[in-house]
Amino acid sequence: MKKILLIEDDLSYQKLIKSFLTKQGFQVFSCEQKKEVFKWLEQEKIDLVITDYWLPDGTGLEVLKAIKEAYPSLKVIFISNYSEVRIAVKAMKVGAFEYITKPINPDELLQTIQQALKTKKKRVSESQELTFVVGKSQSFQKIFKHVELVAPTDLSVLLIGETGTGKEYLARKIHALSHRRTGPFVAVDCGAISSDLSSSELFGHVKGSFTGAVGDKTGYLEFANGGTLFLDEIGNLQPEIQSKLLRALQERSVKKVGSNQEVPLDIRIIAATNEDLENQQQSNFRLDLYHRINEFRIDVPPLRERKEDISLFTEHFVQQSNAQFNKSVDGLSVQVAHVFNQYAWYGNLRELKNLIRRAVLLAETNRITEDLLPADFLKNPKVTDTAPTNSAEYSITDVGSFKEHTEILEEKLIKEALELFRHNKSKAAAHLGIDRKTLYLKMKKFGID
Ligand SMILES: Nc1ncnc2c1ncn2[C@@H]1O[C@H](COP(=O)(O)OP(=O)(O)OP(=O)(O)O)[C@@H](O)[C@H]1O
Repeated sequence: MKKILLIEDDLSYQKLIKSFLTKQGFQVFSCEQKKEVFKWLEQEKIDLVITDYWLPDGTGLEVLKAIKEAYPSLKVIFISNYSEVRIAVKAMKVGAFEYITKPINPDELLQTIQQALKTKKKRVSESQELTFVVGKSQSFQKIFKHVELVAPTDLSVLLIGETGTGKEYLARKIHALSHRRTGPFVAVDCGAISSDLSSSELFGHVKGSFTGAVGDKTGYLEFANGGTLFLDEIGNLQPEIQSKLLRALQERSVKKVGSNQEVPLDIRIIAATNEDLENQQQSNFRLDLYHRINEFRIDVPPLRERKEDISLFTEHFVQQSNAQFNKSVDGLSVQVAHVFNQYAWYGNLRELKNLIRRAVLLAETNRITEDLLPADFLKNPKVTDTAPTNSAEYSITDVGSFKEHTEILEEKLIKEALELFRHNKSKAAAHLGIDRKTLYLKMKKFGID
């Protein structure tokens, strides 16, 4: 029976989640405060932690950081309100497995838990097939061209972009298009490996080299031999590890902790970061290592700067969620498509994917309508622009029937015409080329006063 630790100070919420998960066959331990967490982790062999953000004596983010330091492979699911989605995004950077937003949907929670328990070592895997969507925005098209150009070479690639923009997916694509495609793709989350063990995790160790080294261990670098090593959040590497890594890359060989023997290395490095590594004052990153991994740089822009990609990725995530939940949702209502276009997407593709997954799960018809989005998302949509003032902001590629599109445009045109002619309906009707009666009927239909 899998053991879950639930950290939630709202007792009614805690009780609800606990009883639901117990019914699903989990053994659930719970606490309300940060200071109680480690007592449980030491006492029980916990398989998964679920933590709320606001706790009486601290935050879920602090809990997450402490857990990642002491138990790097323990999965943590982070709960937050939608209005705090930036915090949830930060939690992903610190190493949360996933975030879900309140109000919690039990099915979504269960799905996320099952996924977390299934993926043993989330960030380290052999190369695998993935459905890679090529965005249609100019910036993504350019990125993809660069990916195709650099993939067949052995150049080190540095991917720079906000969390959730698709850096790991791009890294996997580069690997898949390279001559190393049949070799391993090893993804290491440098933010999630503990500082004590990072040397041994990356370079391996020999038996007896330190207390606890009960056998020989192959490190990630050696594990990636013949393939690609993806170093995510590379800015988090300790200075001492940076030097060792630089040496290994220059010498093309690795020495295990406690050994003098050199193991030859044939790996390609792809690194990712969301910080400015060149700015040493800020990042504390070795410039020589920076130049070694930055043989080819790809900047991945945030989703809000390539809005043309939203509809394509939406379609993809809807299909993916349909397959996951056995649903047949075919897209967004025009209103939701419009909200999506305006939203700032600080969690980028990951946030879009999570939102869609939740909506598809809840959908009872074949459309994602506003009522399926978290209330906070609509209340505080983090609109990047003000409300649209012309039809150009609607894209014909937004999902929606012709009638829905037409109605939205009609409503906007009527409002604008009324404003233009200071609510003189005869003039507005004449301007729009319709008669007054039609204008009145349409105003009534759209609730225009
Ligand atoms: N090109 C793509 N095609 C299909 N899905 C994608 C693509 N890029 C990203 N995704 C989806 O978005 C999610 C986030 O992408 P990814 O993990 O690559 O982002 P990231 O920039 O590496 O994030 P982080 O910085 O937090 O590690 C993925 O799990 C995947 O579902």
